[in-house]
Amino acid sequence: MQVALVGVSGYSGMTLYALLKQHPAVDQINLYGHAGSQPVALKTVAPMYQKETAVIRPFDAQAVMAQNDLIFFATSAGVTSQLALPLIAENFPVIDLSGDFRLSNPAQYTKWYHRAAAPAEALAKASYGLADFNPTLTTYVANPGCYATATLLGLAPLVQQQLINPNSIVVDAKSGLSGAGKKLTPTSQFAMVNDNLQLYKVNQHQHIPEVMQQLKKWWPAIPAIEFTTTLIPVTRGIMSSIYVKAAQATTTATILAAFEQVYGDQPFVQILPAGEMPTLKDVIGSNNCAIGVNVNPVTNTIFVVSVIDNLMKGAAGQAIQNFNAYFNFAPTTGLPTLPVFP
Ligand SMILES: NC(=O)C1=CN([C@@H]2O[C@H](COP(=O)(O)OP(=O)(O)OC[C@H]3O[C@@H](n4cnc5c(N)ncnc54)[C@H](OP(=O)(O)O)[C@@H]3O)[C@@H](O)[C@H]2O)C=CC1
Ligand SMILES: CC(=O)N[C@@H](CCC(=O)OP(=O)(O)O)C(=O)O
Repeated sequence: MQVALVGVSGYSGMTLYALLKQHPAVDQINLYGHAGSQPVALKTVAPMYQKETAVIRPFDAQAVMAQNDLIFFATSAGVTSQLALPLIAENFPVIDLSGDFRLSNPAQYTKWYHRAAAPAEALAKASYGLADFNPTLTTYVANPGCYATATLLGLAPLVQQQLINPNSIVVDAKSGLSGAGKKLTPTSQFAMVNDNLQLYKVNQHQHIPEVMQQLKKWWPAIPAIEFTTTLIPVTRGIMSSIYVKAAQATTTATILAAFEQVYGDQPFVQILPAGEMPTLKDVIGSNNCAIGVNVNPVTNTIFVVSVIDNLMKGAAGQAIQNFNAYFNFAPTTGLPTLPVFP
């Protein structure tokens, strides 16, 4: 099988390239860059790939469709809403790591991403690929966002089984710097990131509507969530700390049983035993999500901690999971289920 990849010079594109290289069903990876650009050797934009002979060619929708079975876009927001339209028109298979096709309502995209949305008829063809819930995939798969993935996996059993007060969800999520991509900004300079914590996009994060869209599908009674994001001084990793009020008095054992019921058969979701809480290093380098649960009977609060590697489960790893599901390969094909530890 031949697959196309746009955005190999970015952080999630590089991660995806490495995963595709060792995927047993992938015979060739064809790389594409900016439309109208000159072909360039991969090793010149990514010096760690000196032994790779691949060349990044200018994006051309017709060439992509002629040469490949599927295309991955690991491109910045606003790119696929432009570049993918000819592929969508031909129902050519796409897995899009960006947020451009995750929100089904174009007005919501414009509001939260501060740019024009893809045309409504193109958006209508996309499916939201929250891979651990085995969604029905269309030819256009919108790969979920990193914070949204960690948060939704941490909330799903509580929401699906209506174990909580729907008006009480508070999420305190933290991310390593690679979540922001390779571009340098004033807040991503070493002196700002090192020895520091930075809250950002308070009540304005683009993953708020993405999480809400899915939560409402599971339980329409969820009115809103409190959701904050903090940049922490690590390279990879997301920790989503979730606080919710229990619908009725409960125990850690009862809530853990609900999580086991949902995730027991899922190869990538690890529910830790009572008394254990996950660390980022439990998942870094793997496609796993690790979840810890604790119930405080004094405050009637259920506390859930969900951790992922933002470039794996939060981006490239989940994209491969969706690729496997789309072509009916075994779920773990080409994906690491053990972290790089320590
Ligand atoms: N980093 C993460 O943890 C996660 C990222 N995502 C999403 O995945 C996407 C990629 O993120 P990330 O890897 O961090 O971003 P980077 O900024 O690191 O990389 C962006 C890539 O997109 C390419 N690109 C930008 N514009 C175009 C264009 N018009 N045509 C072709 N290629 C283009 C860039 O190429 P060039 O350098 O040549 O411009 C670069 O290769 C984003 O939409 C992001 O929101 C989703 C989940 C997690
Ligand atoms: C640390 C950091 O800056 N992380 C990014 C996550 C990027 C992402 O996943 O955004 P999309 O929805 O565009 O895919 C952020 O918070 O915006």
